[in-house]
Amino acid sequence: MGNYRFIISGGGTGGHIYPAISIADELKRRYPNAEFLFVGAKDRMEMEKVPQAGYKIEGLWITGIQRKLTLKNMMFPFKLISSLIKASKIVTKFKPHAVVGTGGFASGPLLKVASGRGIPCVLQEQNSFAGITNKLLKDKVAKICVAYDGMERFFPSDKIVKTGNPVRSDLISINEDKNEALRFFGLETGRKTLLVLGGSLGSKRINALIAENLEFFKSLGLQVLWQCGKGYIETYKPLNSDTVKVHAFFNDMAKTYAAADFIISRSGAGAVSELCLVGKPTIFIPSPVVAEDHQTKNAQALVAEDAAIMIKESNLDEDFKTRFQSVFESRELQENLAKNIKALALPNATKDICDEIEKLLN
Ligand SMILES: CC(=O)N[C@H]1[C@@H](OP(=O)(O)OP(=O)(O)OC[C@H]2O[C@@H](n3ccc(=O)[nH]c3=O)[C@H](O)[C@@H]2O)O[C@H](CO)[C@@H](O)[C@@H]1O
Repeated sequence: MGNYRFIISGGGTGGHIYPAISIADELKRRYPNAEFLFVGAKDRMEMEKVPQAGYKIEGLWITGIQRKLTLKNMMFPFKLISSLIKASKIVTKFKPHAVVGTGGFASGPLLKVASGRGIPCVLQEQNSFAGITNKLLKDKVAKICVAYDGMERFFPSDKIVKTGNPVRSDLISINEDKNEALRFFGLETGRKTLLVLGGSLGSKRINALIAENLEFFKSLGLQVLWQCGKGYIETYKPLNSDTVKVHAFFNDMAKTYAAADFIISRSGAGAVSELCLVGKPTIFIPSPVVAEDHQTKNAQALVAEDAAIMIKESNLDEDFKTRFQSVFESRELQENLAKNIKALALPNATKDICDEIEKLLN
């Protein structure tokens, strides 16, 4: 029993990939004999991260469509046809019992083909503003697992289930020892540590802010553990020192979170869900260039509960130092932020999503 075959499709950024891996891990826990196949987009980060997590992946030749008339855009119809053909071959060969889409362009052709053949499909939408691929698929799927209220604006209400966002199981309750984590990163155990996260691809503006403020952090006695993003590592690597550790990307987020006393982060949906579980004083700097400004909304939801601080990019020059210092200097504020953010965690999201998938198997 339980020899199920699952296709999980999503990617482009970590925000779509890690939920996909979490769901696969939980399904594997429930059905140890199940087979899994991931389908992502060629050349995107899932082609590296999914095999690292121990799963097979196939890549489709697909990108998003842009508003401008560019060569890339003119190629779109060809990419779409090629992806539909490849998705069709994949589904025919693998014969999945269920398909899960976590957003990102590759999940479009794959779920369109699978749903067209009557295979039960589930979508997982991480944000408070639905992504374009999930909106296109909404009528074809059986269930849509969401993390925010009010998603009836985008999806049929009878298909919506509010589960929260999947978080990798090692981040649900972090067991890493703080001092060991600090030593792992080459940092001092007696010193307070600021963790900087720029989202899965890194953030140009946050990197510039941190580089500008290294002296300021030093004056506060802080050491800095800094994820700058794969595309920025050559620029910021020279800033490495005894008290500043620059990384392109952290593969072990449990250790990374364990090392931190203070966190500065983008407010992508995944980062927010994880930081609620982590429960440490956090300053969000939302990306202003995402659809419907959804990172600001993600962060605002926490600010409204006194669970985090948010500084908009446009106010960084003026406000950053004073607002950072106000958190740094007040033990009471730190304790309140930590307590309030933790209260917003939804640790059962992955289980609840897998319950929905299970219902469709029977
Ligand atoms: C610029 C952009 O389009 N951002 C979107 C993208 O964010 P992004 O791809 O940054 O994703 P999230 O913030 O949702 O999640 C980031 C994930 O990457 C992991 N991580 C991050 C840094 C690191 O060094 N190591 C590591 O493993 C985090 O632990 C987390 O699991 O998808 C999110 C979810 O759809 C959206 O809300 C964001 O608006």
